Amino acid sequence: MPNLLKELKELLDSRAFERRQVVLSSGKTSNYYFDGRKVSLNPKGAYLIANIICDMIRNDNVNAIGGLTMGADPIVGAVGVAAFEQGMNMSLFIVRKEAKKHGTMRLIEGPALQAGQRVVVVDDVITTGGSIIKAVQAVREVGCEVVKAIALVDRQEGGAEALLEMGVKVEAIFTAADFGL
Ligand SMILES: O=P(O)(O)OC[C@H]1O[C@H](OP(=O)(O)OP(=O)(O)O)[C@H](O)[C@@H]1O
Ligand SMILES: O=C(O)c1cc(=O)[nH]c(=O)[nH]1
Repeated sequence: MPNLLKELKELLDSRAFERRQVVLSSGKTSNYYFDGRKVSLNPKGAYLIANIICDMIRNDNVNAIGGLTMGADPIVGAVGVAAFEQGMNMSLFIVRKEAKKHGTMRLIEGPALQAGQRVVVVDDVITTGGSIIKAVQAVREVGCEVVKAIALVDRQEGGAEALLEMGVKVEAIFTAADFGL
């Protein structure tokens, strides 16, 4: 395993996983929780995530990268900085859970996406895929093409299959099985 991946795996393993009973956003219960923010909001974690994702999208001709708030927020910001540093020209966006009810009334924040743009959707974790699906629907609504979705961890609970049914391939950096879950 390349060095960046190895370092990210160690960081996730030591900081992001909690072995306890939890209720997930789908309402299902689980005996573990992956708190991606513990690593995406850690400077070294953000650096590793950003550079790994840049490698994963380098040849995809991507115009924009973004995702549903708030799992995606720190990932999107970090990827934007790394992409800029590496001369990759792309726009960033964050999809709100609901359109803003005053001011701009926007659902998608950031420089306006254009119809025909090629976008990548990111999230920290995928369980049912519901969060990534919301982001995919929002960007498709404005005419963008979703090239793929990237998650730090795929819990392998049907999300990737649900996305594939919508024509979106999920590339997970790690799966739950990589952590013995
Ligand atoms: O594949 P899914 O079933 O959608 O589950 C994964 C989502 O759950 C978490 O977000 P959460 O819903 O807890 O919201 P938050 O990011 O605003 O905390 C996580 O950040 C993912 O976005
Ligand atoms: O399904 C979820 O809500 C979920 C699972 C998980 O491990 N981590 C997380 O942030 N959300």
